[in-house]
This record gives sequence, structure tokens and C-alpha cells, in this order.
Amino acid sequence: MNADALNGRLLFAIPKKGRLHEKCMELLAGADIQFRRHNRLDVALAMNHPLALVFLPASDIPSFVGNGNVDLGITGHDVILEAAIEDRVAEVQRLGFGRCKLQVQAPEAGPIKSVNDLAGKRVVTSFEVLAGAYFDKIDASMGLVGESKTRIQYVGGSVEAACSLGLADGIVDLVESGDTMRAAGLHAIETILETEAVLIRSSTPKHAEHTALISLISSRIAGVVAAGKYVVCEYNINRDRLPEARQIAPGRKAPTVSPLEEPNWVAVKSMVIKKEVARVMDELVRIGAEDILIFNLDNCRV
Ligand SMILES: Nc1ncnc2c1ncn2[C@@H]1O[C@H](COP(=O)(O)OP(=O)(O)OP(=O)(O)O)[C@@H](O)[C@H]1O
Ligand SMILES: O=P(O)(O)OC[C@H]1O[C@H](OP(=O)(O)OP(=O)(O)O)[C@H](O)[C@@H]1O
Repeated sequence: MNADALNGRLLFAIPKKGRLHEKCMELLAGADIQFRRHNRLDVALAMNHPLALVFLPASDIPSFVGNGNVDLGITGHDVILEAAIEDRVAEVQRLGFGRCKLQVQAPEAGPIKSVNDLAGKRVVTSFEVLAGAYFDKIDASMGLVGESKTRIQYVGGSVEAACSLGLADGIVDLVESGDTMRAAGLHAIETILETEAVLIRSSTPKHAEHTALISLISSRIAGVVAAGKYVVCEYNINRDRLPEARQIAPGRKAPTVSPLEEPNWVAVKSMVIKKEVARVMDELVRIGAEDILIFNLDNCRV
């Protein structure tokens, strides 16, 4: 693609593959950013905004955004900390996917039961900055210096195999369900960090003219994220029980209450956090609510 084609466009970096890619594609569709990505091209021009998507490895996105080569980006919070570039990127919003933990893990069957047991030994990881900083503190607290300090070795992937291959006494890696570590015979001994995908922009943007488009895109993305987080709960209830119903499902500002063609009965509508909906319905039933209906949201602005 000709570099002139990008002139004046907001550049938005998206993970080109891996765990975050599909969810990012869903976000772009929900935010109505339309584009056609040609085979093997890592830059795609949006058809309905002065914007271009740049598909990059998740781990390169913090430095591209921090150095102002692109204006906006999505990557993991862990990746930003690992790039040690937090001062040059501003977190616009958390995105509610790509949630996992960076953990210290060691063989289930072995003698290592705590991080202190692992201090001074061999640790393999793809997160050498975060693991290094973490074990520096542990080493210092145990008085380990020079040759006796924990040895951190970088590998690019399949970190979980390092212990059984005899390369490491423990590892530092991402864990979501725990299936990978269990299958490798490892168990968690400490959590260093909890992470999720984040939308970031440069703290020192080179193109001030993009400010309005950045807030439009951020607001659309926030709407898609909120639509995944909330459902609409609608039910009928006797007006006398409204104060209790409001306590159970207060909504974001207040519930919408409409009269029913039944004396002293009302229909109530409120937004409820998806993860809490079963408990909310149980409690509404307990106070006499009837005909409780739950609606998923396609999109919203809240
Ligand atoms: N199991 C997981 N569950 C949820 N999120 C994860 C998981 N593993 C990784 N992530 C998130 O996705 C980010 C990218 O991880 P992923 O393994 O896809 O990257 P990658 O190693 O760069 O991908 P690839 O090797 O395919 O290029 C991580 O930094 C983390 O924020
Ligand atoms: O706890 P779990 O749900 O099993 O997920 C954890 C696994 O996911 C990530 O790797 P990924 O599968 O993305 O592949 P990678 O090793 O190539 O990065 C991570 O590095 C773990 O290996």
C-alpha cells in the first residue's frame, strides 16, 4: 500500500493473531468500523472513517502507540507493563476480555511450594521484565545477591514445558482456566498480576486533529463493551413492593416504571449486570415479581 494512502488517517493497532484477535474483530464490527483486509496485508483502510487499521503482534503494540507511530491500540495490560512503557501510553478503557493472570507456577509433585522456595533457582518465562522485577524483590528480601540470585531465562512460547524439559525449577506465565498448567503437572504458587485487554492511546499524540475521532471511536467501543456486560431485566410487580425491587435491581440511574392495566401493578425495566442476573431474578421472585424477562443488548451508550 502506498504510504500516501495513510495520510491524515487515524492509525489504530489491532493484534494480528492470538488470543485477542477475534474479540477485537467483534469490537470493530460493533463500533461499525468497516474495512476490507486484503490477503497478507497488515494495513486496512476503513471505508466509513478517516482511519486505518494496522495489524501487529500484540507485544509490539505498546511501543508503536507509545512512540506515536500509531494513535490508538488494543493489547493486554500485561503486555504494556512488560514493555515498560506505561508512562508513554494512556489507558482509555478496559475492555472486559483477555482476562487472565500472570502467575508463578512450579511442578505439583516437586518440593517448591512458595516463591521463597523458588528464589535463587531457575525461572523460565516470556515475561522477563515483569518476572525479573518480581524476583528482584524476592531476592532482596531474602538477601540473595550476585550469582545466588534467581536466574530468569526468556523463551518465546510453550513456557509450561520448561520444567518437564529440565530447563527450569519454576515458570512465570499467563493462566486463564488453568488447563494448560494442570496438563503440564504445574500448580500456582503466586499471582503477580491480573490482566485484561485495554484500549490505549499515546500520552503525547503527534496528531491533535484526531482527538474528535478518538473520542468517537472510544465512545462506540465503550457502548459495545457495556452491551456485553449488562442485560435488561423487565418484570411486573405490585406497586407496594417497588421500594424493595429498587433495592434489588436499582438500574444505572433508576428503574423505568410504567403503569399496567391492572390496579396497583406496574411494569419495571432496569439494566442489570449480566453476571448477577440469576441472583437478581431469585430475589425478585421472592418479593412477588412476575413475568420476569431478560433481554440481551446488541449495543448501547450508557
Ligand atoms: N489464556 C488466555 N486467556 C485470556 N487472555 C489471554 C490468554 N493468554 C493470553 N492472553 C492475553 O492475550 C495477550 C496475547 O496473548 P497471545 O498468547 O495471544 O499472544 P502472542 O503470544 O503474541 O500470540 P501469538 O504467539 O499467537 O502471536 C496476552 O498478553 C494476554 O493479555
Ligand atoms: O489457563 P489456560 O486457559 O489453559 O490458558 C493459558 C495458556 O494460554 C496462553 O497461551 P496460548 O494458548 O495463547 O498460546 P501460546 O503458548 O502460544 O502463547 C498462555 O501462555 C498459557 O499457555
